[in-house]
Amino acid sequence: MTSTLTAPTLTSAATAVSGRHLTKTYGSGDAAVHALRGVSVDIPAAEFTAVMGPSGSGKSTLMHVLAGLDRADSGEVHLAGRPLSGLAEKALTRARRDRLGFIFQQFNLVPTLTAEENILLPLRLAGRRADEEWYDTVVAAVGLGTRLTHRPSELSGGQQQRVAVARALVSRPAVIFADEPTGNLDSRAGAEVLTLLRRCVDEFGQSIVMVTHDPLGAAHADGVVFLDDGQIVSALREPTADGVLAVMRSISESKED
Ligand SMILES: Nc1ncnc2c1ncn2[C@@H]1O[C@H](COP(=O)(O)OP(=O)(O)OP(=O)(O)O)[C@@H](O)[C@H]1O
Repeated sequence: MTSTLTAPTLTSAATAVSGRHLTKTYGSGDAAVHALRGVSVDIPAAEFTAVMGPSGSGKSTLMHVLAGLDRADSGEVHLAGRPLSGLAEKALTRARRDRLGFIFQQFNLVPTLTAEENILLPLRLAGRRADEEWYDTVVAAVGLGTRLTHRPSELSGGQQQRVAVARALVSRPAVIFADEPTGNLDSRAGAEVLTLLRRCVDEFGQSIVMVTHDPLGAAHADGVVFLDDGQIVSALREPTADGVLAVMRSISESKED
């Protein structure tokens, strides 16, 4: 069964990325898994949005579909008002490269390149030059200072993730998608990365979407959407860790009924 459940509107602000009636099924027949069952969501521009939900609820699938890393079976995605779904593969790759930034749990830095080279790599691949003033601003924001000439193996996990944040920021993307960005960090380094993401929104007006399992992490966001079984089941504005925990608890209790 595919039902459509429209997300509660998180805010009246402009929309960075929107999904409408998104469905995605893996496998077929008895083995079919309905990862998205008609998800509609508006991710506000210049805000920090967290996506939460139990394991297997569809968070990564939704993020991948909104980011053009994967295609929905049906439904539409618009990025800054322009259609993303329906683009041919080449145009989709270009849109991802030019208009989106990514931060991954495992950092995904190129081990043979220095921090600076990693930060500038997406621009180089796109044949674009870095705006020097913006590059300096980004590097100052992530606080890597003298570490820019170091390779990833010479950096702590927290420092590597700050390189990844700088790499995502430097092209001024319409949206940065962060998939469990603190999942591989200790709590102190994780908190530093969350504070940095918060600053990117507050100081640079960057739009950020973050998938997380961590209520403390989600509490850094302006809004949280909750997925369960491929549908959006709740949303919070100005979340607290306790508020997020309460929603997560009610989702798991509803399964026990
Ligand atoms: N490539 C795939 N092939 C088959 N099933 C998949 C595939 N990717 C995801 N799924 C299934 O789709 C559902 C949603 O997966 P998804 O990874 O989006 O959930 P999630 O909320 O991100 O989970 P987690 O919190 O554990 O990372 C799950 O039941 C998962 O097993």
